[in-house]
Amino acid sequence: MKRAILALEDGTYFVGYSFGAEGEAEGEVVFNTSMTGYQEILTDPSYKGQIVIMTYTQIGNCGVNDEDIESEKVQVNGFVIRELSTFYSNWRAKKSLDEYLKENGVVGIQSIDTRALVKRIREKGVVRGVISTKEEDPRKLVRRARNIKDISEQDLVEKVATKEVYYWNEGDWNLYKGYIRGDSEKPIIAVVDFGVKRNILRRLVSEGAKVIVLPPYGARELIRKIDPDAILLSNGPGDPAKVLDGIRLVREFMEEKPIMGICLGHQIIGIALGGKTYKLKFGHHGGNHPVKDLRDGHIEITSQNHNFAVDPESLKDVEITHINLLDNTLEGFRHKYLPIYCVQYHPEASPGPHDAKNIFKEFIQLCYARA
Ligand SMILES: NC(=O)CC[C@H](N)C(=O)O
Repeated sequence: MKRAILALEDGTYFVGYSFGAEGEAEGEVVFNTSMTGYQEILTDPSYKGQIVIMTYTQIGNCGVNDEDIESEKVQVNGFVIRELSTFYSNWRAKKSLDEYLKENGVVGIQSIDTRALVKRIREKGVVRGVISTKEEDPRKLVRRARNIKDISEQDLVEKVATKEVYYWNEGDWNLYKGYIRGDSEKPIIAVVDFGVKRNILRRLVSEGAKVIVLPPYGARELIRKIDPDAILLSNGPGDPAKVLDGIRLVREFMEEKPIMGICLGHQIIGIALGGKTYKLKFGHHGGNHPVKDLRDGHIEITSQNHNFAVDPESLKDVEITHINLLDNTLEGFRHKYLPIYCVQYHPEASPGPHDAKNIFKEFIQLCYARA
């Protein structure tokens, strides 16, 4: 096995073994606490610009299949794990995780003390890091990590968003039939793609929407032309304050159409309404975040993946609908007078619990209520 090094900007480094592609990867290092779902995590475009550590100790045991994908390719910059399973077994598996990362040209490192690494990030906060299978001198890699462009200085949405307009008709996955097709004509939901996870599109189709996906650049003109019943702003990578097209779009349509936002979409809505975003110490990335719905007090266990958050104190004319019970951060709000509705967590799950999936139904009902 080939040696690999992960070096962090704070001077710490870990020596392990390479898996997946050989070479180098740079990025903001974040940890994900989900026990399952590595394929969905790898293909989530919101991770563009980031190296992901899995806290669960053995990864790769169910291989990689053709269905559990959230976009067309692996999106993480690099992947860090404790132990790669030596074999895989699942009725849907087509290949190993190692082969999948090699095919996608993504560098992985294994056999390092992920617990020590994660404890460090929890104490110090987000760090930049480099994985290399080429450079033997960790000090050089530490210096390189210090020079990586901050996530807030990069245009990551541009790297993952669609350039084309397309219709989407794949719905939820069924154990016996695979992905179900949708054939609804109404309501039409325009999804502005900042790096959309496919399960958001699938959930909308399964709740009976006709889904059209738009590139973020030029989406305003397209929405004028298509005249959809509602707009959904997707998740996506990087700093929401950089997504000026999205912020302008909300301001232009907020008095005209129902708008829903998920994760980056929620943050963009917050900024468009005059609010402020800030960076969390080490973010929320996992499948066990308890969120309280303040409207009726019930609690949902949610899937999450974000480093930025909206400051609730900075918002006016909104009702706070959801909060995170682990750290009291804002998880969702709706506008008091306009049909604007957004959540920071991932109601589409994938991976993670499906407790919050009915939010898509509520959104579609909102479209009909206005029709
Ligand atoms: N999943 C997302 O949409 C992430 C939003 C944003 N990039 C963040 O890190 O907070």
